[in-house]
Amino acid sequence: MSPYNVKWGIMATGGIATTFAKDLLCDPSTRSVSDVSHTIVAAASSSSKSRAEEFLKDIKNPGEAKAYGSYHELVADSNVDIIYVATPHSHHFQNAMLCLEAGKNVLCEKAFTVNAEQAKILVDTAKSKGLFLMEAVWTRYFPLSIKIRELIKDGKIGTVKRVTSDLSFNSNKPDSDALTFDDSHRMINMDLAGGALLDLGIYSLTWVFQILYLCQKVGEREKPKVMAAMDKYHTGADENTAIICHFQKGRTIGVATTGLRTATQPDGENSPATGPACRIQGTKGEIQVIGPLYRPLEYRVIMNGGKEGVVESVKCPIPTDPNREGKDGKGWGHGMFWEADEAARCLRDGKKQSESLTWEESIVIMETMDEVRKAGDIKYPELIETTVYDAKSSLNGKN
Ligand SMILES: NC(=O)C1=CN([C@@H]2O[C@H](COP(=O)(O)OP(=O)(O)OC[C@H]3O[C@@H](n4cnc5c(N)ncnc54)[C@H](OP(=O)(O)O)[C@@H]3O)[C@@H](O)[C@H]2O)C=CC1
Ligand SMILES: O=C1OC[C@@H](O)[C@H](O)[C@H]1O
Repeated sequence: MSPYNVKWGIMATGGIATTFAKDLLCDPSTRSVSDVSHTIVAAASSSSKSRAEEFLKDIKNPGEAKAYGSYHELVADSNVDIIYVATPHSHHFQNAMLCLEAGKNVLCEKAFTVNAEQAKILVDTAKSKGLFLMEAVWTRYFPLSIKIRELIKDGKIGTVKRVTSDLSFNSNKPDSDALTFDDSHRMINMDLAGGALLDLGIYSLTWVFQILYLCQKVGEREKPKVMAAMDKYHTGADENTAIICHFQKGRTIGVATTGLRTATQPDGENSPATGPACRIQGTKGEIQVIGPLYRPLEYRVIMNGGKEGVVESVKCPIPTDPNREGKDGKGWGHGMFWEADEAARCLRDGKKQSESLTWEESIVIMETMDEVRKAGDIKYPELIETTVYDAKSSLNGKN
């Protein structure tokens, strides 16, 4: 049987659009996938057609693909099955609505939207139009995440009582109170919904939620009570944030932290020297995830007692395609192809949402982040908090 092929359109040409597109172009057999495949048939830049052409050249797209100088032209392309939205958080609601209103399926980068109300509108629109919609939290589709969820459901570490998770970067400018980012950078710019919470905290929350929420029984999932504290940078964006998610009925607690002032792993990514970035603590033992939490490559299972020295360390490297150009001559593979495979399988099977990150869960996570921002008194400008869709919004670029 030939694989089910999905024709992708890429909206925006920045950093993650490039990484994701390169992953789409990896041969699926290099990650032992044979049932789905991907083709990039179009890319759009809000700045110019030539930027979109340059993007297609940079990613070394092997086939014919259309280059568009506006997002409006991309959503009107009848050859596109699904659009990957890779703009800043501030733009997701308007951009994803533009796609859905044009009848396109959507994979939208994290954070899904700026607030929960916007997420609900996206979901209602996808539902009413019969379209597929998914928040692109790639980590959920890593074999490592799937395996850990299986271990939890199988009761390997008993009843989970606590999850702690951190994704923080030390972005301090040396000998200064400032951060390394320019004030206009999307990480700290309020006009682009900057701040640690929406950019990095979403991963800390992902670990809390994929264990304490997703692993609950379907149909009976309990939302957490949320408590939080935030410190702000001079731009108004959060720079140091702590969240407690209390699942009262389930008697479990998640503690998610994120920030731009201290590093989860001061000694470097994927280094176990500073300990795990996530601890999943159960009555019989614990599972530790070595960071960074957005792209973890190793986990450990440590059972109570230690008598038998039960420490199982499992490495989960990301497969690479030797025929695609990577940084170190070993080929390319970042790990974003697994979420693309999930989207393709959903399209093939007529599913409108992913079971590993349902619409409901994306909304509950956005509600959680709304609560956190309320506690920290963080509000973004009306242009990006609005729940009114406007095809002509400046966030959708030129017509
Ligand atoms: N899954 C992951 O691992 C990662 C996810 N992300 C997520 O991806 C999204 C984009 O991040 P990233 O690629 O790093 O950002 P970049 O700044 O590198 O790219 C964003 C792109 O969005 C388009 N854009 C449209 N309007 C604006 C605007 N006003 N300001 C800036 N860019 C604009 C531009 O493309 P054009 O001009 O072509 O329209 C720009 O290149 C965010 O939601 C972020 O959270 C980011 C990094 C990693
Ligand atoms: O999603 C992300 O993961 C990696 C980080 O470096 C980046 O800021 C963030 O957007």
